[in-house]
Amino acid sequence: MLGRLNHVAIAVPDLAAATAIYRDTLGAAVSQPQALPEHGVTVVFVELPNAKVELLEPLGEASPIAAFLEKSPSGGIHHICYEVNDILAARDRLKAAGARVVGDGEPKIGAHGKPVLFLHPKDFAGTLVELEQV
Ligand SMILES: CC[C@H](C(=O)O)C(=O)SCCNC(=O)CCNC(=O)[C@H](O)C(C)(C)COP(=O)(O)OP(=O)(O)OC[C@H]1O[C@@H](n2cnc3c(N)ncnc32)[C@H](O)[C@@H]1OP(=O)(O)O
Ligand SMILES: [Co+2]
Repeated sequence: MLGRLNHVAIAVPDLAAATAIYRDTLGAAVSQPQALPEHGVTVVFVELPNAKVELLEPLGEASPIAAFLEKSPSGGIHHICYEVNDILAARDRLKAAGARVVGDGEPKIGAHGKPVLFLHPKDFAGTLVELEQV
């Protein structure tokens, strides 16, 4: 069911500062910030040869990463995103196995313009998992 690793996401309190670390200290190629109000985050992608790092800063009053940053104020790894070919088939298979799909269970359009779903961290070894259809 799982395809390639698409991205590892890091929640940060200061997106500009985190972007500077990846761009200036680590010498990586970084995208422009992209505000995603429907997801409650602003994102910057760090481009690596084999995958991406997604830097996430809270956006708006009800950001889904706000509670995470309250517990880890200096930031930390927030989720991991795997590619799938058929997100509805993956969702139905996982739900049948007892896994919890976050929200209403319907895919949303993610930062790459493709359907995404999130799986509850308590069902995946303590790690929030994002699936992206490619
Ligand atoms: C889609 C755009 C973009 C893209 O890639 O295209 C993105 O990636 S947007 C990313 C931001 N969006 C989301 O994260 C949406 C999905 N997440 C959620 O809906 C919530 O964060 C959820 C349901 C995972 C947790 O929300 P909840 O309100 O239940 O949080 P609690 O603080 O009550 O936590 C409950 C329990 O889970 C643990 N937890 C929470 N978040 C994480 C995490 N990221 N990794 C590991 N564990 C996590 C938390 O510590 C609590 O555990 P407990 O033992 O009870 O203390
Ligand atoms: Co993501």
